[in-house]
Amino acid sequence: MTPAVDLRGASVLRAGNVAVDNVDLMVAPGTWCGIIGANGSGKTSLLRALAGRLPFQKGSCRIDGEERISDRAGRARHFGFAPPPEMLPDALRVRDILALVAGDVDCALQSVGPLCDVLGISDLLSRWIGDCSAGMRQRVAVASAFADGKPAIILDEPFNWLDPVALFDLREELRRRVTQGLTLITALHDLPSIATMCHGAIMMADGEVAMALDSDTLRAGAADTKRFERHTIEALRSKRS
Ligand SMILES: Nc1ncnc2c1ncn2[C@@H]1O[C@H](COP(=O)(O)OP(=O)(O)OP(=O)(O)O)[C@@H](O)[C@H]1O
Repeated sequence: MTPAVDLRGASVLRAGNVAVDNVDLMVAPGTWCGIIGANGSGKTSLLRALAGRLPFQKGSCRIDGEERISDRAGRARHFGFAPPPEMLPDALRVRDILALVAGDVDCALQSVGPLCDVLGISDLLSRWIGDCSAGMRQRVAVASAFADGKPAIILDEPFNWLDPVALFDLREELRRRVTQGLTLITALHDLPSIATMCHGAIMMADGEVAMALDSDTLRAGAADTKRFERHTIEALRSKRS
């Protein structure tokens, strides 16, 4: 089957410095891929480049079989992408953000579907972004990634700032969408989440892939998350020393 994403030797520069170095990443369609790693290890830079928000400096980036390494606009069109919640403009209302993405707020709400309830979007529609809490901004950012019905979505730490109920419901709804064919790529911060939610993952360190975790490893990890966490952390520490 043609991979949804096939990244080879991909590098990204930030302010002239290498932030992502020679990364390989393969994502099968209809699966959830996790990116985890140390602070500053390049997760956000990688996701932003994949979503066309940054250029790749080199490498190959095949999306559904088509080479898109030099086609930022094509990558941006292909993926639904949540903007950093703190970057949402204060002077717009939630409905304006969704309408900007989808062209029309009703179309946006239709595409966001059951996530509207999960994220409490209906109650927020008339609220100014400037009046939203951090968790509300996160809800709007996640909803906006789904607003134009893309079959592949990139989310950078989507569970940050969410209350426990929203976090639980969002996780379950994302899982459900993946079983229905959504391709999902997310940066996540904890290993048990990666083990229990993802079908494949990479761990990044200093801009490089320190470890790739395949579906068998993650399935075993989900069966015993404490052991998985301990072993993975030990393996990462030994790579550093
Ligand atoms: N806007 C920017 N301008 C210049 N350098 C940047 C910028 N954003 C990130 N960097 C640098 O790029 C490297 C990778 O940062 P990035 O934000 O991709 O890491 P991350 O893994 O997402 O980190 P975190 O877990 O802390 O969010 C770091 O060295 C960082 O200092």
